[in-house]
Amino acid sequence: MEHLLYFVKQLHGYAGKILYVNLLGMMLISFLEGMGIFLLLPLLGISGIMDINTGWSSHLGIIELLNELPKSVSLLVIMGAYVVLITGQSLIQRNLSLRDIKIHTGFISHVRLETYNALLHANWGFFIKKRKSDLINSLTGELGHVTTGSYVFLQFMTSMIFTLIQVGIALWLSVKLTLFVIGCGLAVSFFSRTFIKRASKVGNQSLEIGRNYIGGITDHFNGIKDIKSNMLEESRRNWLIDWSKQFARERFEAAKISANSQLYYKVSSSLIIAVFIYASVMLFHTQGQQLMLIILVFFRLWPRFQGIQTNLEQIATAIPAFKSLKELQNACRASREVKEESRGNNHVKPIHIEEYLECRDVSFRYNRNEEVCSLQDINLRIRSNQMTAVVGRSGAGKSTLIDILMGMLQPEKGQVLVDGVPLTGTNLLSLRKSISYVPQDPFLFNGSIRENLLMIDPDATEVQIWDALEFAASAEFVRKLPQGLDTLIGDRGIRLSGGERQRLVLARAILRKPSILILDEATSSLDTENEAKIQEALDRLQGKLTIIVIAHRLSTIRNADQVIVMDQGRIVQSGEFIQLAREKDGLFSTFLSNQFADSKAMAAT
Ligand SMILES: Nc1ncnc2c1ncn2[C@@H]1O[C@H](COP(=O)(O)OP(=O)(O)OP(=O)(O)O)[C@@H](O)[C@H]1O
Repeated sequence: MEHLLYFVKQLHGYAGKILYVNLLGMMLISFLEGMGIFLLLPLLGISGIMDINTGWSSHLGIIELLNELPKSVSLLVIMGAYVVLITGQSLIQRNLSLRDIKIHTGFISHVRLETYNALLHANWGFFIKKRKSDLINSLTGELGHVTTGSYVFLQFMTSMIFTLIQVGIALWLSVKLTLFVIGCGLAVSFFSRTFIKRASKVGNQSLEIGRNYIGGITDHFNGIKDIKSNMLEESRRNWLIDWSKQFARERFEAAKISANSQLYYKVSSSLIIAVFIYASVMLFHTQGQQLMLIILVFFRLWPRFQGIQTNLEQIATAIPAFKSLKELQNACRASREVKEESRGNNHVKPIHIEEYLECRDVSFRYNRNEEVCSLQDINLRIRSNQMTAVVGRSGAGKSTLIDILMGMLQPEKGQVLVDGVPLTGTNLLSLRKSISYVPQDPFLFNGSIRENLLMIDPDATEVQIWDALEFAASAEFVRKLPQGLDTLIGDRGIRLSGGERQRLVLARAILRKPSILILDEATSSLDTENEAKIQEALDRLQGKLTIIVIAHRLSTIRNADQVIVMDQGRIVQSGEFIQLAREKDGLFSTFLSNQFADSKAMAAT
């Protein structure tokens, strides 16, 4: 309930006064509906179905007034009033429905944007702990349930208001009978609590099943090449068959709860109505027309009671989604990269490192329950406008070190400092703004080459774009493409080769005019010719910007000012290339001899 109230509060905060206007409108509709019922009273009298000139109804002013008019005129008055009432009610209803839709869609956009915003500002540590497909599911399926849930809540409020007004009218007609029916209604609701509990349980299952589906389908498309090449189609098909069975069971369970609840409600309603009419006639000796009116009122009221019950079940089904979305928002806020409210990234100015970027006694673990650290007691200085290379075996901690240096991950112990100032809040974003990072597995958006490049700098000129492409040894292949810069490169750039993708991402990184360029195995997919071109370009940049390179091929870091050798999360050697090459007992020397042996073997074949 607490989670529902959270979103209802948000709905209130979002819609403000409009929500009250809508609630007032709903009351007006209920009131007009009640008035419509009253019109039946004189109609029944005029048509001769019952005598309205005796008993309590004769004291109603409107009846007295109508009695004084000729029958044809009073009939016209009643029918005219009826048409006016229904027209007025329908106009208000139409207006309210449109307003409802506006509130509803606006509110959902608001929740979607808020969740997305929270996700955008969450730190990298948050994302590496989460399953990507769960996040996708939150922004699609769960958000859909929250949408329906909040809409149903609006309907629930309408039903409650309508019911209260109708109960008020019924109380005016007969206190005893109305209290009797309300008592019965409460008893029915009390015994139907079990349906709400079961609906909530099904809601949890449905959430889990939805997550599993998105998770499985995302895995499928991420790994489609492996699935096809390893002929895993059958196992994936079996996965979907199992999932479909689970889904069918869950849907059936949900439908069963709803059908059982309706059955229970209808049977108990008929019982109550039977007992009620019997009691009215035999025990309370209610007058004919009053009884007729009460019956009319309650025939309109009971479906509302049932509607309320259905609404409560639907809300209970949606509550796990409310809870999950709220927890996601809270988790994002707790992992917010910069604690203070950011006005967006555009106002952040890039930092200029005067002397060095430093790691002081840094240790880091991905999982605090594990004993082994991915980084252990790292002390390191990266000098401004110099080239630093990081080498080490796979799993040594090179990428983790880069993530720490970029402020993507926060050290568990120790500090990262920029010119002696600890990396926190605002200077973190400034540092990030001055970095261009080319990862191992470069990412391109589904769009044209031009769109992918302009994403980083929308104001870049044609000349700047081609300069960046030249730098990254990609101008030639882009020129050869039929549509040149406007060539569509497909999902994640699938229509390009691995090497072409790497070069484009490098061009994009350069277009940003960074003061720090970080390359994480950024030339690993390149042939020797293109790698040599990029090497030359990097050599030309040396001394003009700070370059950090993770490299397996040691030939590419010959000109580095400093080489850091990592092993099992620690820095085991550091110094100039030549100096390290001379330390015969060092790990770097082993790497060099291994690579030398490899290249000799290659040359021999
Ligand atoms: N997201 C993660 N969750 C848990 N452990 C991780 C995660 N990423 C890396 N690790 C662990 O941290 C250690 C260092 O990994 P890292 O990716 O930094 O190594 P690396 O030197 O960059 O390796 P490679 O050259 O293969 O990319 C490894 O033991 C790895 O298993």
